[in-house]
Amino acid sequence: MSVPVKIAIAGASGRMGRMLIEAVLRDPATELHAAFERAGSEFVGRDPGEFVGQTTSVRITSDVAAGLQGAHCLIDFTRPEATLVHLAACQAAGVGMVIGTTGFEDAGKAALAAAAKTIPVVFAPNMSVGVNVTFKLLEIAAGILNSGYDVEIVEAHHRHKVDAPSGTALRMGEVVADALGRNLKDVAVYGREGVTGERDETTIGFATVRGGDIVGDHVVMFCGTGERVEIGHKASSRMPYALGSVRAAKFIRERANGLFDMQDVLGLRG
Ligand SMILES: NC(=O)C1=CN([C@@H]2O[C@H](COP(=O)(O)OP(=O)(O)OC[C@H]3O[C@@H](n4cnc5c(N)ncnc54)[C@H](O)[C@@H]3O)[C@@H](O)[C@H]2O)C=CC1
Ligand SMILES: O=C(O)C1=N[C@H](C(=O)O)C[C@H](O)C1
Repeated sequence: MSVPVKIAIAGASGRMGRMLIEAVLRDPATELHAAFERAGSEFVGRDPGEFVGQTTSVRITSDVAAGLQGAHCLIDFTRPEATLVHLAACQAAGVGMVIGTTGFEDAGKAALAAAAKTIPVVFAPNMSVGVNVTFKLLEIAAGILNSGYDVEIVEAHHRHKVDAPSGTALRMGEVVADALGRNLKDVAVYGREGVTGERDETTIGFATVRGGDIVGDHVVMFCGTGERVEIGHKASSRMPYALGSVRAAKFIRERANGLFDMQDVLGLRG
């Protein structure tokens, strides 16, 4: 039997961190190698298995450099500023990264690309198979509905989400804009208020809903005259994000370096 993929998890007590701990512990091909939380967190020193009713020999730590020793991969769902600190530690330790954190500025994304020259990195705003298939459906739809259809993207998430629009909605915008030969940075409209004037047909609009415990809903509308096509995805659990991340961790174990996303992991590229 081959050696299990040794996975470290950053943001271990977060909504995604707990889900990842469950996914890693229940997969016989993976091993929970380390679990990280920020210094001062009430969870430092505790067994991450507690989140899923299990006992493990791992203890949550804020010492990322020490915890990465011997790991194959760090899965990070935290905040951009934390991910970039973890990225530097992974580079120093020669450990690959699976990054699900959203809300990066361009400079942060450039730092990820630079690090991927020396370590393998999977960076994707959504790790679920369903959302990644939805990206492909959007590419096909936009290529066909390329004239006479206004594109609007609506996303809804829980009350705790800190970035908007979601990383997934932005990627959906990029996929559609690319298929239409437009640059999202030039055509995106983020919310509307007051006397906005009539809609410019080249724009791609975004609307954001935040409330309760909504896990993640996305819909892209292609609004024509007398008809509307809607392509979307609704998550009712975070487990698909965790399972996709574990799949990505197995994928990067086979690679020395490079920047990948879930389209690469799932073989959907091209
Ligand atoms: N790519 C994907 O498939 C998905 C991405 N996400 C993204 O993952 C990120 C986390 O989401 P949630 O788990 O819901 O958030 P959360 O708030 O529940 O968890 C964040 C975790 O990061 C830790 N953290 C925050 N700042 C830190 C710092 N400076 N140093 C060390 N640790 C720090 C927190 O202590 C916490 O454990 C968000 O950016 C979200 O958009 C969420 C779900 C799916
Ligand atoms: O914060 C979340 O919860 C989610 N974030 C990701 C995003 O910003 O797209 C993915 C998913 O929608 C859940």
